[in-house]
Amino acid sequence: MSSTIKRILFIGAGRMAQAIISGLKNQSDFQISVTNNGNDQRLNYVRDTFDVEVIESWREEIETTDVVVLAMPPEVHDSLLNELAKFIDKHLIVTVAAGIGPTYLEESLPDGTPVAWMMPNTAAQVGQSMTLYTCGKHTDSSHEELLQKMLSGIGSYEKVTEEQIHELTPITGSAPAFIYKMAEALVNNAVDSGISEQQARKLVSEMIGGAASMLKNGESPKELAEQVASPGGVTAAGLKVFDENNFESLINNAIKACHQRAEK
Ligand SMILES: NC(=O)C1=CN([C@@H]2O[C@H](COP(=O)(O)OP(=O)(O)OC[C@H]3O[C@@H](n4cnc5c(N)ncnc54)[C@H](OP(=O)(O)O)[C@@H]3O)[C@@H](O)[C@H]2O)C=CC1
Ligand SMILES: O=C(O)[C@@H]1CCC=N1
Repeated sequence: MSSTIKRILFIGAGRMAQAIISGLKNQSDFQISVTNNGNDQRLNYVRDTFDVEVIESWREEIETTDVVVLAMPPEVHDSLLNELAKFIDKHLIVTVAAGIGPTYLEESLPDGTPVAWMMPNTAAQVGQSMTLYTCGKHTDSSHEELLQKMLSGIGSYEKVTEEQIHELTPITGSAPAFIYKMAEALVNNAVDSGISEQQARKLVSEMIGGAASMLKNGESPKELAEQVASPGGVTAAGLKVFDENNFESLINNAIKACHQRAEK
């Protein structure tokens, strides 16, 4: 991979594509084009919001593209890859889809095609995705550097194995939704106390941000929870309800359900 400005073609223009494009759009290293499955309204929204080029079909730009990012549902990869395979010539093919690792991509694309799998989350939109990635058999250091440059534009990243991305997709990809569910319940409770929705969201988001900073500081979640729960105090009473209702097994079951869905 030689020239400095790389052309990235997104196939898929939905929530994840938009979150990534939003994180990348200020980077002058990339020229972004986007296509989708025919939803013109969505494509126009993407063009107007992110100031990127949109095209009706990926075929229009495949020859001049360096990187193809597949940001579409796992189920449609098979047919798209079959079609894409006919046009592949040194492109780096990256998918963000749950359950679609390099092994799957390599089986569907011409031998020697460089492929990678990234598992971001929607915080890419604000440059704070925790993204996992792994590379296929035919990537070299220039592919990986390019991938890392993209990933640093949307937050932090960690290289793990293909098997680990399968295992960890619920933790970094899906669990933001678990946190938002908890936030929703806390906001609703806060509003019930008479403050405005806006105040409630500020309280909850600052509280979650503070808790995240404490976690980043190095102490374990267990230690941090113990610091909050004064002996015999109000938090301990709340945590007892968590224990009585098997909070940890609820989370384990949710993660298991994510895995079962990804395997389908
Ligand atoms: N949402 C998230 O938090 C995360 C999602 N992912 C992965 O990202 C991928 C997309 O998810 P998400 O953005 O949430 O989904 P969305 O439903 O928001 O977007 C899906 C996009 O894929 C397009 N699409 C569907 N079929 C085709 C096709 N045959 N050819 C071209 N484009 C197609 C749709 O086109 P159209 O606009 O025309 O409808 C749409 O733009 C999934 O594989 C998911 O596993 C990974 C990590 C996190
Ligand atoms: O819900 C999904 O399928 C995607 C994958 C991880 C997060 N969102």
